[in-house]
Order: sequence, then structure tokens, then C-alpha cells
Amino acid sequence: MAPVTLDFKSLTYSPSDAPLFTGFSLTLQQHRVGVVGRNGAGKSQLLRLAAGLIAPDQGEVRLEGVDIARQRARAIELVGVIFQNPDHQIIFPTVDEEMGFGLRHLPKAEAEARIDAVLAQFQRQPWRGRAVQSLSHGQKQLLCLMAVIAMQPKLIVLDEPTSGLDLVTRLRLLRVLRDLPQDVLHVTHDLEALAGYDRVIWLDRGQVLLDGPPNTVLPAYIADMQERADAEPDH
Ligand SMILES: Nc1ncnc2c1ncn2[C@@H]1O[C@H](COP(=O)(O)OP(=O)(O)OP(=O)(O)O)[C@@H](O)[C@H]1O
Repeated sequence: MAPVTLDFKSLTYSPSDAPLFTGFSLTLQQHRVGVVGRNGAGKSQLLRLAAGLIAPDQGEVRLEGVDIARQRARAIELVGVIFQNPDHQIIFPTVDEEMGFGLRHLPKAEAEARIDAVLAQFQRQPWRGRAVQSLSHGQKQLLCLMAVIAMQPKLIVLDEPTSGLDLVTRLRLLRVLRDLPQDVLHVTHDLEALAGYDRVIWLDRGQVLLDGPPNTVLPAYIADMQERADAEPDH
């Protein structure tokens, strides 16, 4: 499947008084793209703009030609979002209800079949009917991912999904992400997670500082962070 085209077109966006993005343009057309940058660089805001969860003040974001902030019905079909904390994402008390929510536009039998198929894909059939409360943090993260996958979006955007996961759960999640047919836009401080990616964007104060394959961008990013850590006073 050819990767989708995600086009940030001359965006201007100010989450507060100070502008974060000014005339920001970027076209992504790779299967797996990572975004790195310091705290406050604008990564999460970029992700929210990519998913149409916020609208730019000027300019537009188009995914496969769809204006993602304004054509919301189409946007929901095209892009799924995974946030850092599954507790902020999950709204229903059971696994089935959570997975069914994004499928409520489908006939019931079709929605149920999709839920079954995704649970089977991840060998989680016993989770049918299970209370969300009984799942661990990593299991809830997987539930969020399964709920998004059941909706069959073309692009999945993830905001620091590995944070707070133990090593095994993190590796499992990364394996799941590696094998997804969907395109992935992954914001993270977990640089190793991006090792096999097609492209990495280094964002700094709302601008692209470096853009290329992980083996170019990540070493440069690490070297710069080390230099800054040496130069800047301790907290
Ligand atoms: N709701 C908001 N209101 C005002 N300013 C905001 C809001 N959300 C983000 N900002 C500002 O936008 C800038 C970018 O924030 P963003 O969350 O995108 O950074 P980030 O790169 O994801 O950082 P981190 O690595 O800490 O998660 C920051 O200066 C932040 O203070």
C-alpha cells in the first residue's frame, strides 16, 4: 500500500500569545515517520494539527487531500490517534464498548466482526467483556491501539506511546507498530523506537531543524542534546 500524503501547508498556529508555528510547511509521504525535539518544541501540537484535533490559525493540513481540521467526518475515517496516557483516552468501562465506540456507524454485526478480528490479530480474544479497570497501563495502551486499528484508518498518530511502559511491554508495542500496515507518525523521546523508521523530523521551537533518515537525524540530535546539557546550568 502506498503511503498517504500528509501536507502541512503554510501553517500559522499560536496555542498561547506567542506563535508556535509561523508559515510552517512540511510534506510527509513515508510509511513510518518519527518526530523528536526538546520539551516544548511543538511535537504534540504538530500531532494534534495532523489529526485535525486543533485547527491552524492560518494555512491548512491535508491528508490525502482532505482538510483534516474542517472535514471532520472524513478525518475520523482517515486518521487514528494514540495519546501518551491511555487513561485520558479510554472512556468506556469495558473492552468491547471501548472498541465499539469508533465503529458505531457500522451495522452491529459488522462492528462485532471487526472487534473479533482485531482481538484475534493480537491474540486477545479473552479480553471480550473484560473491565478496562482490570487492565494494566500497557494493556490499556494496547486496547487504545486495537480500538484505533479496528477503525481501519490510513494513518495512526502516536504521542509518546512508550512512556511509562516496562521493557517487555515497550518492545511488544514497538513490534506491533513495526508490523502495522497503516502509516505511522510517532512523536517520542524514546529515540531507539525510531531506529527502523523511514524518516525522522527534528522539531525545534516550531521549526524543522533536521529532516532525514534516523541514522542521520538521531546522532545529530543526541550530539546537540549532549552539548546543550553540558552548556546549560542544572535545574
Ligand atoms: N493548551 C495550551 N495553551 C497554551 N500554550 C500551549 C498549550 N499547549 C501547548 N502550548 C505551548 O506550545 C508549545 C509546544 O508545546 P508541545 O506540547 O507541542 O511541546 P512538545 O514538543 O510536545 O513537548 P514535550 O516533549 O514536553 O511533550 C509549548 O511552548 C507549550 O507551552
